[in-house]
Amino acid sequence: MAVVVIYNPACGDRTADAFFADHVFPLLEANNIQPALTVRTERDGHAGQAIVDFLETYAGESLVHVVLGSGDGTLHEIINALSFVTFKGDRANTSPPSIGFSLVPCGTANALYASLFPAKKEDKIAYRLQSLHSFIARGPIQSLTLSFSSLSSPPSSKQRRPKVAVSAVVTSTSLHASILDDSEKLRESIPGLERFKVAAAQNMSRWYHSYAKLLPLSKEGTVQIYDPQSNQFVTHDDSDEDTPFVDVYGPFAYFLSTVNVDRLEPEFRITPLTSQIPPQEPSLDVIMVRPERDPTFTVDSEETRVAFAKKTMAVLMEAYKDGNHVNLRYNSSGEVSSTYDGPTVVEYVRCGGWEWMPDDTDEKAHLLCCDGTIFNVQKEGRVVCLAARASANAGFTVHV
Ligand SMILES: Nc1ncnc2c1ncn2[C@@H]1O[C@H](COP(=O)(O)OP(=O)(O)OP(=O)(O)O)[C@@H](O)[C@H]1O
Repeated sequence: MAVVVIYNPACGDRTADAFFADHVFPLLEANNIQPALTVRTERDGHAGQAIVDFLETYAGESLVHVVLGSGDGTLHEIINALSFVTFKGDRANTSPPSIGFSLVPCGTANALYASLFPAKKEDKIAYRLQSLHSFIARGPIQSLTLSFSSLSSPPSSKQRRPKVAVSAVVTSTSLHASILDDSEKLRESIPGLERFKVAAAQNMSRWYHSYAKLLPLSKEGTVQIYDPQSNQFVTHDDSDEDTPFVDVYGPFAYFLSTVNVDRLEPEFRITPLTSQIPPQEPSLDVIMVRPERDPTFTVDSEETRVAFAKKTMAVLMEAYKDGNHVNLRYNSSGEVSSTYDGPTVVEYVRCGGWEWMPDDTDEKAHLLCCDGTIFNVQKEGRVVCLAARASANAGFTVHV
């Protein structure tokens, strides 16, 4: 097996250089692990290109392990580069080999790492070396489920093939996509997690006009929805074996799906059921907030949106309390609390995929976020997002 070390000196608080010099390289050396390649990334896209070039050069390698010092974005780049690569040379016409990762969290949010290693450790260095220690000790691995988003152009356009983006963490529209879009512009001035809060405040009272369709789980055959009363997933009222698809009409305040993670930051457990009720097949955990579910909703106006922003904010704040937002419900006055028994504020769905068809006139509803990378859905276009996991001996695994 070839070991490749890739680290991004610009991610997070820019400590990857020091952490690799002080801890990662000495640990590899102490265990006689000699990397076949070491890459200190220099720009966007470098990590993905470096691993593709490596695989083309060493065509015989059928098993490659990457020690990756970064956040979720660099992992996303590698996965996307390998998902669509057309190899040249001796590897031409072959698929990428199975790639294993030891993750060394150096990014801002490190959602995947924080989800795989949720337990806090007093020793911050030891906390960051757990995946690498698991690799050294030939510990357990976890296969990554991927979420494939196809962005289709309108039927009238002559463009033939949809653009496809792969996520290993999050695929979102609405508030989360707007936050990520704005927070990237704040990266220089606010390097830490604080920039997500600033961007959230800028977008909290916006609603997004779109129509969504939820696609069934392939084994289960239906769309599942979380029922806080019984604390389990149940078949969605609008889904059965004959008509499993669920139509969902906006406006939306929030629409996000995750794979592999129950949190997007160490404390922000937006899809907590991923770990509490682990999925039995490749699937997406979807969180939706639709203001019209509020029993006091009457009309969409600027005033209503500003008032509803407090409820969206309550959802996000409860997500920081160990994912308690999934239990929030309305009372007849439209107040929200986990002690009320009205409609749930959040719709928490487990499904095989979803489609998103934004309203032409709503520009912000056309934003799509795949692991932090922002895309614009074309006018009259749509997104289809599907969960999939590679079969054995292919795809991506992480040491846990
Ligand atoms: N030398 C470099 N200079 C500037 N940007 C770089 C460099 N090397 C890589 N990048 C880019 O840095 C971006 C951010 O990396 P990454 O997403 O891993 O960290 P992060 O955003 O801080 O963490 P997270 O995604 O966990 O919030 C990536 O898009 C990557 O392409």
